[in-house]
Amino acid sequence: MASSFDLSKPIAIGSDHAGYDYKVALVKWLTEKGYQISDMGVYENKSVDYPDYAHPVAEWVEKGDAAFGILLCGSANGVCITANKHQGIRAGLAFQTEVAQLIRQHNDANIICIPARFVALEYAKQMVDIFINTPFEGGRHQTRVDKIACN
Ligand SMILES: O=C(CO)[C@H](O)[C@H](O)[C@H](O)COP(=O)(O)O
Repeated sequence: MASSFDLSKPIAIGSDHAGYDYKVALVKWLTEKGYQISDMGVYENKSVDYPDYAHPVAEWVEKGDAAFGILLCGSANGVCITANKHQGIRAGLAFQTEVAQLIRQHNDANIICIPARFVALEYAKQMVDIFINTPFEGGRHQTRVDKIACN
């Protein structure tokens, strides 16, 4: 199935130290599959603050400079909470393949947040693959998505 994302644009990806190893592996894997990637750091495995990496990814997606975003931290909550502060962002926390599918089908998520300390790398890859290839269902879900914004 063709992705509903505009893959002529890069995928924006970022992580803190807890997601660093998975980010490196996902960048390599996605690049080998032919996707363009904008890696927004962190660029080495040192202790950092997740908002410093989640905000740039969210800004790129929000501005339309990236097709969608991938964020990783230990539990995925820090990056997810941060990204969802941006008006144009619907970041979903994916911890099962079915949830990776649902955040696209029901929530039209434009960032997938992955808990690197709680899922295996191969499982993370499966979730990203599903996220890329699952369309938003619209209909009653569009009505609900339209009600998310609070100002
Ligand atoms: O922000 C988080 C939790 O919401 C992430 O899981 C971080 O990666 C985690 O807090 C980092 O913890 P550390 O003890 O500083 O490695």
